[in-house]
Amino acid sequence: MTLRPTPLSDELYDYLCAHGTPPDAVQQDLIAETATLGHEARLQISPDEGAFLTLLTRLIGAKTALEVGTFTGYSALAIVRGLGAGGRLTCCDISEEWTRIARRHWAAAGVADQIELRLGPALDTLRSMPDEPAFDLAFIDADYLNYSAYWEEIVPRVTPGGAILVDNVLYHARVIDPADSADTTQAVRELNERIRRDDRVEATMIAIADGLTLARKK
Ligand SMILES: C[S@@+](CC[C@H](N)C(=O)[O-])C[C@H]1O[C@@H](n2cnc3c(N)ncnc32)[C@H](O)[C@@H]1O
Repeated sequence: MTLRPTPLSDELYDYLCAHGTPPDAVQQDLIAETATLGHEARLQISPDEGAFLTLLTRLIGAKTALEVGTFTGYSALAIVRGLGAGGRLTCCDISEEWTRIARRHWAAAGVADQIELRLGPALDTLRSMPDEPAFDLAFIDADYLNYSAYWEEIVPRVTPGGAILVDNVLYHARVIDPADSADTTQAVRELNERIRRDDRVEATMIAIADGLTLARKK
């Protein structure tokens, strides 16, 4: 039988987190402030996923990146750290309130001048950008109903050899529940199928957090 991922108990997950690079002081402050938002705090990516984003960004030598879905700025901070000095990150979000928190923490981390925040519906922002490869890495983590539309706008804007990451592709296992016909579930399924058939990329789904697709543009 094919080897299955090792199931993660709470203890094993804590062990996993304890054996990677931990969040630094600014990231810890950001996690703490985001936690005060209550239920909404669950929107933030996990520290292990953040560390993965930083490492991947650095490993592929990305200098320019794009994020759709910024919230309070944790994933953006992870990506910009991987870009290093001189790297540029464009962030798309619709919420002035949540991104105000992001801006403060980016300033504390000394990376505010590397990040351009574009407020407004991300689809409009993406469509306003030149239709040419400008980003070495893109991360999609926003409203599910637009996932496929984001994908189609982003693929042409990523450089050959660049990476496209999509968060929550397992959607808390709802993607395999035949009784689940919610719009959002169907939207995630539709993007997963689209990526599977898309010969502009090679891709794999990684069992991190709620599932992360990693695609490399050919
Ligand atoms: C899951 S959160 C992103 C979490 C973030 N990546 C992090 O690590 O903290 C999703 C974000 O998408 C934003 N969003 C939702 N619909 C949007 C839209 N149509 N255009 C732009 N942003 C949108 C929300 O405001 C929210 O901040």
